[in-house]
Amino acid sequence: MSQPSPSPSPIVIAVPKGRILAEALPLLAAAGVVPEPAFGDEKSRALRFRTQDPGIELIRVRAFDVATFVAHGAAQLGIVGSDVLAEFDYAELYAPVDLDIGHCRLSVAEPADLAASNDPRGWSHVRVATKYPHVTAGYFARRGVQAECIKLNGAMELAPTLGLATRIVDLVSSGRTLQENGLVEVERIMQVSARLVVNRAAMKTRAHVFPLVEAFRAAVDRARAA
Ligand SMILES: Nc1ncnc2c1ncn2[C@@H]1O[C@H](COP(=O)(O)OP(=O)(O)OP(=O)(O)O)[C@@H](O)[C@H]1O
Ligand SMILES: O=P(O)(O)OC[C@H]1O[C@H](OP(=O)(O)OP(=O)(O)O)[C@H](O)[C@@H]1O
Repeated sequence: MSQPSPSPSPIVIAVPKGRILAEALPLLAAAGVVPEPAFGDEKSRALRFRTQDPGIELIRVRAFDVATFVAHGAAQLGIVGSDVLAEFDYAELYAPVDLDIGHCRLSVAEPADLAASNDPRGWSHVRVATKYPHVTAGYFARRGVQAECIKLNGAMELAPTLGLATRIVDLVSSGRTLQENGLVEVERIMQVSARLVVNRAAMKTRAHVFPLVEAFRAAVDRARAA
């Protein structure tokens, strides 16, 4: 007698904790992915969550790690900022949908007094504190400027006043963080928004991945039209 075939392992969607999570929750719901309540509770220490669909699970990871989980196939889909995609440039990731959330920009900033007396066109070498050394080095190299990058994981704004670096490359949204730390934005490197990312192999081999991508695409279109 033949055994019933085992049910396939659930599709795993990686979602960043932190500021994108709040904007991602309504989008997930609109795409038909309704997580158990603990998922939206930042105080919960759980990392893996069920949804109303036994075939879909969510994991909550650091923003930079979303790309790593999906690129290695540990998660099949993920939500991640285009800043992170630009920094890692994983060939295994396909980013089919701009989710129109997590809008900000990646910019070069420096102390206000330096900006008043210094012209960026005269730069030949810069020392920059950033969480994005790859994007930063590439941006400056394209205009013939050598960038010495000091990798930090947060609080970049402290670097110029403490002499760690002359400038920073960081995300800017309202500009409040720069302003409160005596810095001004001098150049914009890229506009950023969150993207749906998919593991390329999973897109071909897992039947439920494509319908999920289409559900997210439709949810974004409805949100834009509203
Ligand atoms: N000020 C902002 N406005 C809008 N989106 C932002 C802003 N800052 C960051 N983001 C987006 O949210 C993502 C996560 O940023 P966030 O600052 O929450 O990460 P983090 O807290 O530094 O991450 P980690 O979990 O590694 O500490 C970024 O990759 C970017 O795409
Ligand atoms: O222009 P603003 O609206 O002030 O936003 C910019 C800030 O937002 C991000 O940090 P976040 O607050 O996410 O925390 P982090 O410092 O832990 O990365 C970024 O790194 C800036 O510090």
